[in-house]
Amino acid sequence: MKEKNPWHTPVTIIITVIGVIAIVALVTVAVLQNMPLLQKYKYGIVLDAGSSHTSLYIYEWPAEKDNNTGRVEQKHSCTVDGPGISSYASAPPKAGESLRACMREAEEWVPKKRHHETPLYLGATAGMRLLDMENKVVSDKVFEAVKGALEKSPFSYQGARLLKGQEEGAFGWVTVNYLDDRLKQGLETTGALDLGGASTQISFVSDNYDGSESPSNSVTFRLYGNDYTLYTHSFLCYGKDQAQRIRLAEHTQSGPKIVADPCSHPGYSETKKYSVLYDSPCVSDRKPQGAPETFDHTGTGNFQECQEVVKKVFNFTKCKYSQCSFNGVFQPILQGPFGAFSAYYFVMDFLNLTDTSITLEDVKEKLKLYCATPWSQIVQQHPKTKPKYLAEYCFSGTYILTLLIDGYNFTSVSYSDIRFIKKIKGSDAGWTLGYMLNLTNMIPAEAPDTPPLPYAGYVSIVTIIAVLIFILFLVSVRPLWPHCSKQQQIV
Ligand SMILES: Nc1ccn([C@@H]2O[C@H](COP(=O)(O)OP(=O)(O)OP(=O)(O)O)[C@@H](O)[C@H]2O)c(=O)n1
Ligand SMILES: [Ca+2]
Repeated sequence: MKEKNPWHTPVTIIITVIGVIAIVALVTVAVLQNMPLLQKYKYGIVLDAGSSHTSLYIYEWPAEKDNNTGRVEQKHSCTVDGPGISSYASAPPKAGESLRACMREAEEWVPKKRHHETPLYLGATAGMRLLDMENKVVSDKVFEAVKGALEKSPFSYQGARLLKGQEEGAFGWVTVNYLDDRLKQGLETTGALDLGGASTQISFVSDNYDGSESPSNSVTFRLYGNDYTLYTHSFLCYGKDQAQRIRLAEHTQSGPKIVADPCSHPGYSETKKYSVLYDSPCVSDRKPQGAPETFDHTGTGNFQECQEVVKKVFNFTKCKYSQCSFNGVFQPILQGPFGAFSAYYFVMDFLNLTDTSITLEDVKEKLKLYCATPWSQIVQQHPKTKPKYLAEYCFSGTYILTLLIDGYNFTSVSYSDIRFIKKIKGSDAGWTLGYMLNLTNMIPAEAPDTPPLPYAGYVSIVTIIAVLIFILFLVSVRPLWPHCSKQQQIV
């Protein structure tokens, strides 16, 4: 007679079915209870009102991971048409109107149901700092105009304000190190070099700097359980547009009709107004008396001579500290690596010089050839580049090298510690992300408690334990199985 399979008895089948249902229920409850709500995102918007232009950045992060590093990402950016808000001094309402198109774009990029809870910030930098120095009443009017425009948006408007140079430098450093995941892991940090149109910032941590010498240059942070003493300085008027003005002011002290400029290409010639050149607090006190209305700005394209005139923009004579960069400003010993962004990147990228493994000698040689190239050839080779930018890359490249080497004391060796960067993991390098992380308290002072197990490990362990419990249960009820009781009867 065929022996009946002991597993096919009603009792074992019922026990097995209940056991399997119990395991599935247990694992499902455990998984669902702990599953991250992956689909939900939060958003934040920051407007960078720079001296030359305004950009809007939209950031996105998973809703339940506010405190985790490396999770906030740039979702979209929008460049505002027209100049920076400080250029609307004569018509402040237009500064507000200029933001409208990018604000509309933001409304489309951020899901509608998140609009009201999305914080919106505007930070203005050196252009507004200069306007504020020049005419506080007008700069207040420009701020009122942009505030009016932002308050009308559906987002949660959190204010429009002038950033201090220190904040601009420090938040740029936070951005770079957050995106590189260096803060949470407590790794050696990267210094930040930011070159704008009206100011330039240098920020880095140096083992030799404890903040006691020149305290106004130090910013302290406690991030993810690590203490940082950051050195930072912002040089107002040393952004590349204002530095260009200072340099041309040197050339035009006698009020000449023709300026032969070694930093412009041979064959370049443009008529410029004295009143426009001197319309900035960086140079206004030097305006030559009795100068004609205009001058002809012509080029000679001589890199060595350009270097000499650019050097005159910096003052290296006085230093009351143990060491200085320039203009009597304290700077500790450089400690790399460094990320150089904004105009550092635009210019070096245009000149094909972002590779810092090229020796400084070769960089200078390439720049020498570039500056000597006739203007007509430059225009022909770059039909799509704005002539205003194009006319200045010889000066800008020379200025960048002089600022780094003579200004900040980079050497032919430490030059290779610099990386010219635009984006890190898809997010633009700049102060805006660090500013938002700070204002939304997204970087905790102490390291967040991390679960002892990764999520996949947790699920596996719950499943294995549930299966083991079930097997133990089956073994413990074995005497009740029909074939077992039969065997006992036979014996
Ligand atoms: N493709 C580009 C884009 C910009 N620029 C130059 O880069 C500078 C602007 O740099 P940016 O970092 O955008 O300056 P802002 O933020 O506007 O100025 P600041 O930070 O000083 O307020 C300007 O001189 C502009 O002419 C350039 O040479 N090439
Ligand atoms: Ca800037």
